[in-house]
Amino acid sequence: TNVGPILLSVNPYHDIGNPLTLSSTRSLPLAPQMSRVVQEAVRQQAETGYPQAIILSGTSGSGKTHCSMLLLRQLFAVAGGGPETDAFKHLAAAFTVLRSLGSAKTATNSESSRIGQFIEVQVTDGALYRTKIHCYFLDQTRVIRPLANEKNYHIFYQMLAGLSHDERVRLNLDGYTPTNLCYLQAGDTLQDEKEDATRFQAWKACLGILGIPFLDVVRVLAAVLLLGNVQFVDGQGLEVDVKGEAELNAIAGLLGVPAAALFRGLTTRTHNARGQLVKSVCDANMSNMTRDSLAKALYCRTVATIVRRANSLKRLGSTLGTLSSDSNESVHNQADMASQHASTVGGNSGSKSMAALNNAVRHATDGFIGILDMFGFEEPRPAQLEHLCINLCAETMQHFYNTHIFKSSVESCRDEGIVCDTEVDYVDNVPCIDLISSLRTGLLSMLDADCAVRGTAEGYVAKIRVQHRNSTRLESKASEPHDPRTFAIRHFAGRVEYDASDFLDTNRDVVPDDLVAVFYKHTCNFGFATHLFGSELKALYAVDNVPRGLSFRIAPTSHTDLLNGDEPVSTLTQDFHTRLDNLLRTLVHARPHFVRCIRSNATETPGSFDRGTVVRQIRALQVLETVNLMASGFPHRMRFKQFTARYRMLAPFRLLRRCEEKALEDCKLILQHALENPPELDGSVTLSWAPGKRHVFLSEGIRQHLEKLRADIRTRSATLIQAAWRGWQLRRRIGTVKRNREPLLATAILSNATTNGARTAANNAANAGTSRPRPQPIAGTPPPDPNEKCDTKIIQQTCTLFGLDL
Ligand SMILES: Nc1ncnc2c1ncn2[C@@H]1O[C@H](COP(=O)(O)OP(=O)(O)OP(=O)(O)O)[C@@H](O)[C@H]1O
Repeated sequence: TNVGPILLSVNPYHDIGNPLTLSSTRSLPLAPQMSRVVQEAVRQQAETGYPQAIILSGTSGSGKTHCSMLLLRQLFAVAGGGPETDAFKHLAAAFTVLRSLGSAKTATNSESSRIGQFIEVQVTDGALYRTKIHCYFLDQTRVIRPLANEKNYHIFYQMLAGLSHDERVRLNLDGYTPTNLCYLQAGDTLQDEKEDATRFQAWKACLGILGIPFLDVVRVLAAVLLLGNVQFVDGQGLEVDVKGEAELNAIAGLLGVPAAALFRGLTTRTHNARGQLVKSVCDANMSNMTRDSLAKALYCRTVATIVRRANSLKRLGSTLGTLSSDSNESVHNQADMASQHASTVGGNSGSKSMAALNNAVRHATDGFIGILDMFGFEEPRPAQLEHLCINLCAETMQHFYNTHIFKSSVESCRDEGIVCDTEVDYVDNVPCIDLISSLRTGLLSMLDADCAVRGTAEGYVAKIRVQHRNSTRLESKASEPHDPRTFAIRHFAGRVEYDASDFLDTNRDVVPDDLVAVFYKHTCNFGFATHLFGSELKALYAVDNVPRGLSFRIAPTSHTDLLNGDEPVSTLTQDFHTRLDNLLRTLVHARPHFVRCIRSNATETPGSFDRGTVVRQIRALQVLETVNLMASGFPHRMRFKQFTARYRMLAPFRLLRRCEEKALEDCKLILQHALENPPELDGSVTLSWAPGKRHVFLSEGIRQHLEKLRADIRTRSATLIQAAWRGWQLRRRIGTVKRNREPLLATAILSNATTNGARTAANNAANAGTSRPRPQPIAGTPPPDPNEKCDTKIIQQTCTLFGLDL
């Protein structure tokens, strides 16, 4: 249902456990409200050229991914030529591949997406031009330690069920099951082997569609699984002993590196002591941690590589060809860079290339329609650092909504002296965002500070308690029984208790250069593995001393960040925060369309509507506050000029002043005419409006009424224009034919044309009432070449054929 322009979507769990992909949504019905969201975004983008963002929010399991897939499918139907196009098939394959790699069973959702996604669809002249997936991968700890009642990433179970016997032997996985692989056995080991095997075959086929070598990816995944079974224990001498030597050898074989080099990489560390390089042997604990960071690095770098490949595949006829392959970068940044470059080129000689560049920039930034499916609020037990980031993301999205819907409305009414009977009373979550992410004293900054001085979990929790003793969001009292490593935060959607035991290690997020160096092409004969550490290896081997005591991030770092060969200074949370900021920067330039998702029960039961669960979410999402605002507040405002430009057809043309100084009077006139026959309204919905200093303020009721009147008049006018044009055209044709003295033919044409004309006009009249004609499927088609010459002969022939004036 809708609350004004905001869509509320309740997940009925009818499709539970569906391996949701773009292709699997083909047969699913689409609610008309959903398709309206897409049509509205496409329409606004076409009319204004302004970027549009469809923002899905709600707790984990509320159906955000489900909705985003349906919306994307609809977007393809409206602007991309439907599901039979290559672009759709390509994107569907990318989603299938990423779904297996990026979703896992959690306590609340058996298909929870652990990768946040922003799908950026470039639309040019009403047609889909290019799609780009931006992924936000956070949940790295799951690769090595899923929580007890949760699971590791789906792909591991699917792989174990779906590999053929030969493949298992080649990958050294023969005899392994979720119960004897350490990285899987920590979580729930139950699996539906048949279903997993089927999904694996689909996944394999989709990798092929994307042109990604299957064997390369499964070699890395098998190595990750086997890494868990390699245990380092303190030995007799200086060196650590290894339990699971067979696995270590198998991993070395899979990754194409010598086993001895891999062992050294995992168990030794180079330090830089004031310019002197010193080697030391790690203890068992540190070696095990290095092993875990290798597993995480291999996994998240494989995901990043697949996303890059999926994004960088050249679309048919694309004029820009392949844009940056870095999934972190938006085409807008690239366009910015291009325009900056353009502005520095200068000079006359550059004008031609400037024009070409500007043209390219125009097509790259013509406007996008983005679908944002970020992480939903979660309250697992115990919650870890990744969950804190996930919940920060949920808080940020909630803040974005509050700002757009409530805050801007309240502030602009105040600024322009508008008195509104309805008090907009909403809960601002800025204190919670500040608590977590403020620059110096936020929990994340304090964590970075503790990481730098190698602090402890207890010390960190004690410090944040002191620093934020007056915070209403951080619970100062420790939980019972008292644990000095836990703390609780009151989020907008509920209280979450965090266990800080692993916060510092997770946040450091590093692999030592001793280990990265093992994958250099001289020692590694597996190109894909070398590629996974490509930027780091390039930076490392730019200088002679290798290894030299550097640390690299587990997550891939862009080449430019490593150009100077220094180790990156950021941490997991800093990196996430920066990316979240960049995303917000993109979003604030776009026109948002909100979809608020709600789960109908907490147990994933089909068709069960649990009042308590729903009410809790309705309160958290401030749905009632939104309803109040929409029913009787002023949620919309338009500049006078903008208002008259949009609704001027509602007042008699001759009465309008049509000049800037009299714009307010024109607005009043239009509204006066629009309210001559007011619609019947339910309950507390009002048709109120108020003139401000620069804007006219509108209630949702009157906005809908104005839009309806406008659509009616435009439809009527379009029909009239079409009818007049066709009549005129036919009269001309008859005149030409008569002059050519072919009375018989003329009669035939007349009768034919009259019936055809009438039929077409009737069809158009019927269509005009529903929607504009659908743009042709030209996904990937380049914009027309301005230098292309038209064929005058064909034009002459066409004119003669249709009796048109040349
Ligand atoms: N409208 C719907 N009709 C039928 N089933 C649905 C619908 N929406 C969601 N589901 C099912 O509910 C489950 C949870 O949905 P989904 O994974 O989309 O939630 P989510 O909000 O994206 O969760 P998370 O934030 O954890 O990724 C899935 O199994 C999905 O197939």
